[in-house]
Amino acid sequence: MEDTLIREGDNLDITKERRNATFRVKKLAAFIHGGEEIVRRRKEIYDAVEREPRLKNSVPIEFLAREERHEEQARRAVAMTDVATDIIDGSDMFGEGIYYQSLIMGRDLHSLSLHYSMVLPAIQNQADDEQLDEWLGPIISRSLISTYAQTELGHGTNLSKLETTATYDPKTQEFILHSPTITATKWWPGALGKSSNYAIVMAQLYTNGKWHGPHPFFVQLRDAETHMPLKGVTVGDIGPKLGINGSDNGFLRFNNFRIPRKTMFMKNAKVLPDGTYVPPKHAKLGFGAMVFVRSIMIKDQSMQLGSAITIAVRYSAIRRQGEIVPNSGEVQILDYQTQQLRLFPQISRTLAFLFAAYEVKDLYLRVTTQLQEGNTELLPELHGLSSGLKSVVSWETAQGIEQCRLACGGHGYSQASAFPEIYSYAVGGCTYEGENIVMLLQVARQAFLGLVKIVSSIRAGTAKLSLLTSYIAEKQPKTRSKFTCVENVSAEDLIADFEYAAREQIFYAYDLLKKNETLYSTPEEAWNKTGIELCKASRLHVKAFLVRNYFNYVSKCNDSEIRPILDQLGKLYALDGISGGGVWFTRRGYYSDDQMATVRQGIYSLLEKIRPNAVAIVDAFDFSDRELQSVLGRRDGNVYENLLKWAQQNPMNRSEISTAYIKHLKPMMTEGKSKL
Ligand SMILES: CCCCCCCC/C=C\CCCCCCCCC/C=C/C(=O)SCCNC(=O)CCNC(=O)[C@H](O)C(C)(C)COP(=O)(O)OP(=O)(O)OC[C@H]1O[C@@H](n2cnc3c(N)ncnc32)[C@H](O)[C@@H]1OP(=O)(O)O
Ligand SMILES: Cc1cc2nc3c(=O)[nH]c(=O)nc-3n(C[C@H](O)[C@H](O)[C@H](O)COP(=O)(O)OP(=O)(O)OC[C@H]3O[C@@H](n4cnc5c(N)ncnc54)[C@H](O)[C@@H]3O)c2cc1C
Repeated sequence: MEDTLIREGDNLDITKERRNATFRVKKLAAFIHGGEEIVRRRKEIYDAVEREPRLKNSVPIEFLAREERHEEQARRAVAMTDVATDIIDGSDMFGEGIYYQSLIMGRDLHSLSLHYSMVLPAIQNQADDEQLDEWLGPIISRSLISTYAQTELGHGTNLSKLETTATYDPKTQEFILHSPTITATKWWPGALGKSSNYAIVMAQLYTNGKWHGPHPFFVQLRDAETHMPLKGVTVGDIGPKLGINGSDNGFLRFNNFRIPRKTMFMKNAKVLPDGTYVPPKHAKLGFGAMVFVRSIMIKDQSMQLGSAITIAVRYSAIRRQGEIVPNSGEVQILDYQTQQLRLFPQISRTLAFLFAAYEVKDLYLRVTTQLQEGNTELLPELHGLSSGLKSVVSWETAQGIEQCRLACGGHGYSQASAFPEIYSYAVGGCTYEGENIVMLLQVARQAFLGLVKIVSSIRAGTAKLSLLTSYIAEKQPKTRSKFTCVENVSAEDLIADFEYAAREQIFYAYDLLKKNETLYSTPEEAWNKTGIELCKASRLHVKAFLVRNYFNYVSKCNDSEIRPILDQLGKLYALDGISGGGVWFTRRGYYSDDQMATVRQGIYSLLEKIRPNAVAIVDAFDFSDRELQSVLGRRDGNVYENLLKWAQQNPMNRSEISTAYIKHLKPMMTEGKSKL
């Protein structure tokens, strides 16, 4: 990161903001990103990317048509991976990998997205030694391109009902892959349409006449030389989408397509040559690639929200509109209290999500090490944490980005702001890797939180709780929340408030479920009738985790220059949650009306405190103009002249007269004239 972000020629308002900040941006950046060394490495990576001619992003992606965009993203992906090992530590996907990719690929996926984010981790963790020897080399050298083909036209969520079959034929020691219906067509896999010649295919395994559920297979789809689909394979692109249009998400069908026995991933489950099935140690080990993406996407989502809030805060500092005191000049829109309430909680959220991403990364790495030793103990915990965070973080990120866009008025609606790209990319995260509601229900029903199981075991006095769930067993305090005012409230008190709300809802949902079990004829029906309350319980549980984790993380900071900023943002995160959380905090009079009014006063006072540092805080997220790709969010704040330039470089302005005018409008006008 540079010594100072102030330069000659910058917008005067943004320069004043930076001069008036009460702390040094470098210090906060180091804390946020995990240390000075990491910030230094980010700068080193950034400089190396800037120096590399092949990584120059000369084409403004927003002006490209779909096929041009796909081609440009493929060019960038190849260049990015050609030089990757000279620039980054490729084994650090959560840190250097994700940053490096964002510098080059922007908010889009590409021909190699799934190859790196799902296939590589699946092969590393689910292939046996022989398969690893055969597959890892070509994956790393990129002599093949691969994707992850699981979802079908008819089923995405409910994996047990996938229709693609893999039937073992012991005579030839092959599996026969088949798509028996239209709805069995694989649909959505990234880079499947035109780029990939291999895919991990999830198919229902049948051997010796028995069904064993969905299993992964590594399948060649296209000829290595001609890239034509192999006989028995039908494949193509599914068409334009809300976002990620650089990626050729595809469809795929098999017609009795034969593949060798050793294409089934064999580290966990196995099919022996005679067709004997050997089950895995844990039934869900084959779902590991999804767990990896759910884990890594928490950081990705927080960075999307971080870039949106950087743009909105910088723009709000240079935009002057309206007066607060009549005749005293137009103010920066950042001075409006309403603008601050829209924006500053997004800063807090970005940090809360990022600190949670660090936690889930640590857990992922611990689980991977355990699994190498054949130990699956922590897998359910990772499934729960990653599923819950994935749902809450991607939802709040999408809402936060939209608030940032709205806060930028008309210019926020233009592609020049970058909000359409950021939103359409990030919001995909609410759906992929498990639809958010379904993942919340997982948290409630099956995951490590096992909320429902936990409640019954707590009441039976047999609970064995993890660090993250132990608060559920604590007795609800009979007294009120300890909150008196924002100045005096401690992190512990705020955490206790969220735990109160979560506990309250968890027990409420549990009791409702039990009641519904007496009213409906099956447990599944009762579950369905309790779904809304269960999702609320999971959401509050995850929010309690986010608040606790934020303050735990920040407690490591002893620097008197930046600690107050982190405390203000933490309090804002918590109080905004309490004020918006309403009923869960006021149940049984835990928060009184007066306390709630004081919470709101506390928020207003925090907004005032954060205001003078807002630009410097978002500067500390350390986004370069290269990453932001936003005229509104430029570091130098010179927005207006660059908006004009941006519009003028728009291909529609290449000629003064458009073909639309020549072909349609002119004849109409000419005809109109003839009727006068
Ligand atoms: C050099 C270059 C550098 C490049 C670097 C790149 C680095 C990366 C950069 C950026 C990354 C940013 C990220 C962006 C990438 C985006 C790519 C997006 C691609 C999208 C892909 C996809 O969407 S793939 C398809 C995903 N599909 C799903 O997620 C389906 C959702 N459904 C399910 O997961 C399951 O069906 C469901 C969990 C809902 C239910 O499963 P089911 O089999 O029915 O099981 P059930 O009976 O309900 O439960 C039984 C039992 O099992 C437990 N369980 C379930 N799943 C798991 C699991 N995964 N792990 C562990 N345990 C699990 C469950 O809790 C139950 O437990 P018990 O209650 O019995 O104890
Ligand atoms: C951008 C993007 C990229 C993708 N990339 C890939 C990829 O690379 N590979 C791949 O295989 N797939 C991919 N997918 C597919 C994705 O994983 C699925 O779309 C996702 O898992 C949701 O499944 P679905 O589409 O079947 O939704 P559905 O399950 O049909 O969901 C529709 C609605 O039904 C509700 N619902 C469903 N089941 C339940 C339930 N049990 N209880 C309560 N409500 C329920 C959901 O909450 C939702 O509101 C991608 C999708 C997107 C959008």
